[in-house]
Amino acid sequence: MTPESRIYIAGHRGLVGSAIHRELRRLGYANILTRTRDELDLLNTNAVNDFFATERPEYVFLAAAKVGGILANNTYPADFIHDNLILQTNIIEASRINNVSRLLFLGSSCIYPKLAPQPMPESSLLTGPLEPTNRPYALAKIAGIEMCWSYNRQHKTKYLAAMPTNLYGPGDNYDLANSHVLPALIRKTAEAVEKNSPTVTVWGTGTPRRELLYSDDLAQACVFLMNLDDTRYNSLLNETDPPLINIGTGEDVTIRELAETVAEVIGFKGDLVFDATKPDGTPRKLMDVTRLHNLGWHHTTSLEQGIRKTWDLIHDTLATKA
Ligand SMILES: NC(=O)C1=CN([C@@H]2O[C@H](COP(=O)(O)OP(=O)(O)OC[C@H]3O[C@@H](n4cnc5c(N)ncnc54)[C@H](OP(=O)(O)O)[C@@H]3O)[C@@H](O)[C@H]2O)C=CC1
Ligand SMILES: C[C@H]1O[C@H](OP(=O)(O)OP(=O)(O)OC[C@H]2O[C@@H](n3cnc4c(=O)[nH]c(N)nc43)[C@H](O)[C@@H]2O)[C@@H](O)[C@@H](O)C1=O
Repeated sequence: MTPESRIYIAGHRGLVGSAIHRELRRLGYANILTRTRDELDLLNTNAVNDFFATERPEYVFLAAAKVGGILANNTYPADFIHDNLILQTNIIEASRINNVSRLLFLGSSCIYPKLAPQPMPESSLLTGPLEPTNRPYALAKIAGIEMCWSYNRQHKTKYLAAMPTNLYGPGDNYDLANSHVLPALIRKTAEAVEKNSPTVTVWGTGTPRRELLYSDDLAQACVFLMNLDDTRYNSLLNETDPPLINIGTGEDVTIRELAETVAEVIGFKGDLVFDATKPDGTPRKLMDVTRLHNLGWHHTTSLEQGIRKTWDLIHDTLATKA
């Protein structure tokens, strides 16, 4: 990308899209294209085609999606498969029609089998059954990877699929029913401190392990990938393997350890209570990040630093919601 490139961020108000937006502005890119959902509903094929034909983006970050935590995925499976299949198809096809130079499609670590070897290399794709709580979402994301790969083969496009691990940061969804674990724990713990409550309830058994990456680190990785020189970028796009790259830290913690770190950061001194009626989901999903490390990218924010940064940035807003 050059400073003048026309760069479209789909989903620029979300956790990931807003972090990519901040990173591109920090780096001085002058032609960043964004549209809110009200301005452009990505489920509307004609509207997406019109937008691409008019604005002619050269680079696309596909960070729009129907996203949610374990309960949201389990409660609204139809929305998760429907919205993701349609919006990603609309953007990928409009990118082809309008000769987008590079597109980065964001998937998720849940594309890998529930019992994949740990850490999970990119070659684990489609080697075993998926975790049932997010199978519809995962299948939509797998279809997106297959679409990037097929378009690259048939249409000679340069579409790359990045699979981030679980993410967190400012601008996350803090709704207790639909959010992911870390924003939920931050909010529950903050409310417990505020109300002087002796306990925080953590879903599931606390034994599943999760790897978490701070959203600004992810944004840096996305821009790094988009800016790879042709030789290294093309090495990720060969005909025999899906154009896939994991993004993560290569380190994970149990949900109990995560809840304890949040308690430490926020200053909660009470007890954690585990609600085993809620699903645990995948027992472990640690990314193998060898491919990314070999290209020269490493995360910089530790989990505790990231939680502290997030807490510092959001606690005032959260207090007004409590
Ligand atoms: N959060 C996480 O832990 C992880 C996320 N990812 C991936 O990263 C990407 C971004 O996720 P994240 O930022 O967390 O999600 P968010 O829910 O925070 O953001 C998604 C964005 O997509 C937009 N969007 C959704 N549907 C439409 C639509 N029909 N028309 C226009 N805009 C739409 C939303 O708009 P609006 O603001 O109006 O709702 C929002 O801005 C996704 O592909 C996800 O799979 C991968 C791994 C983990
Ligand atoms: C990013 C990823 O996110 C989802 O998969 P997930 O990792 O299972 O999601 P999660 O963050 O919601 O939960 C992680 C773990 O944490 C436990 N947990 C404890 N207490 C709370 C809690 O209060 N809220 C939530 N949500 N989880 C809690 C919870 O029971 C589980 O064991 C999918 O959308 C998937 O499709 C996807 O891509």
